[in-house]
Amino acid sequence: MKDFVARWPITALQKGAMTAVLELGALMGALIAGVFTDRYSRGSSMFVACLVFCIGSAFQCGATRLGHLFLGRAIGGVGVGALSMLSPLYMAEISPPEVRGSLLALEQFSIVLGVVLGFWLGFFTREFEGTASWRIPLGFQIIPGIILLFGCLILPPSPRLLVLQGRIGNARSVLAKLRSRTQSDPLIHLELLEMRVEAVTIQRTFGGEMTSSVKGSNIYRELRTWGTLFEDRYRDRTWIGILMMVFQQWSGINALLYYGPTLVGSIGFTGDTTTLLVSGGIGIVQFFAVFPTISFIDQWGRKPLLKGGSIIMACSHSLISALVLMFHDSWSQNPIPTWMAVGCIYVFTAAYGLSFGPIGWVLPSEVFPLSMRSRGVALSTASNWLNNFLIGLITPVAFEYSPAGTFLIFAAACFTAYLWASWRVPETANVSLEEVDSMFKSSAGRDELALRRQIEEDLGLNDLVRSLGSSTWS
Ligand SMILES: O[C@H]1[C@H](O)[C@@H](O)[C@H](O)[C@@H](O)[C@H]1O
Repeated sequence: MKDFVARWPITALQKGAMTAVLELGALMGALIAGVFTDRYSRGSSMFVACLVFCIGSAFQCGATRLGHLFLGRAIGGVGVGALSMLSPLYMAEISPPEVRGSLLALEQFSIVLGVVLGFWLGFFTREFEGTASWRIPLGFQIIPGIILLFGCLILPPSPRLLVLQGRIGNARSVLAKLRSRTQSDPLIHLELLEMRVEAVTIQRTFGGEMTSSVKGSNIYRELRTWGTLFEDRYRDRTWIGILMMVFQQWSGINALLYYGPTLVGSIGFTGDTTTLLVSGGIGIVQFFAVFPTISFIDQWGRKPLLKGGSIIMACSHSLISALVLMFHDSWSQNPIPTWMAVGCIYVFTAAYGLSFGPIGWVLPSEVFPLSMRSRGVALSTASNWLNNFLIGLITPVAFEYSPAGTFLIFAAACFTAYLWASWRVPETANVSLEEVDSMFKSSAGRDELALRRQIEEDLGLNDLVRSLGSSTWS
């Protein structure tokens, strides 16, 4: 990328700002999508987000001034942020409970595939002559953007959103298609009734206030809706969404991805190619680690993965920190500790890639009830981007001050994540989104629970469950 450096000799501050505009744009994108997606469909929201992303990418690829790059990254960031909130939300709403974890973990698969492709494309084009060395990697991102743009046109709508909008007939036919069953199938009837119970509970509890966002609302009502996330009945889940992403980011994964070359440089590796290869390996390890999670998350459950992952991550960081303390000025004479440190980085990455990486995208989409799901997921995604931004800002400074201390901070964060996963996270594997809702019933929600039971009775859910039960046994 000699051309890039010669054309735009940017300062460290400008470099930081270039990273930050994307993350802050993404933060905005996630929150904006949280407001609009209930009002329109999930598919059209994704279509618009994709369009914004493609415009941003075109600005970056065709940049003739530094300003174009900044603008392109800010616009592209808004699209990325919106998509990173809309995709897991949509997938959670269309998936059957038995495979929901696997389907949601595909989000992580796509992210790390992008990380790996982006890294290696940049690596191989970096010696190209002229602007091709940076225009090719920047332009390449438009390809998946365009594929998704057209894909959005054929996405089936979310049956849960249709129910919330009162379009029961449409919801039934979409659900039947998604499950490859007929509309008269009793299982379709059952799933649809559960969704209707949820929607009617929302309407009776909030008197149309919540669902008004579907039809149009003013700023005051919008703010009240966001505020509801912090009321007694939803506070626990809101914190799960926010903290899930706090811990994902403070595990230190992006410190390794962004500053990998500096980090491995500090443990004795020299030469551009070596440091780049080691840090490129981090993406590859993350990529392969997601496969076991995709295959087994619904069998193993979310909690054991989070607990096991966080303990391994905490141990790896602690060991690196100790090695850095002991050998920081004698790496070259001590090849074994040097390789141990590299091994720890990879062990950390594998543990992260099995646990907090994918589950960060799974859990927040599962814990919120229909009325709060879009705002809840938006808030958790915004927490991801905000903490991502903070890590980018703090790591180089902390690292310059004390490399061992930096790893110790990440170790402490991972250990706290272990305690959190053990005591505060519910197991959501293999239960329907509506059942997850009832796991969170606090004393404040007791009246709501009674109301829900009444609605289940009124809509005939209990009769249907009884008749399905007796036909199974007879
Ligand atoms: O789950 C993803 C993934 O692990 C990425 O590699 C990381 O850059 C993101 O910040 C994170 O949210």
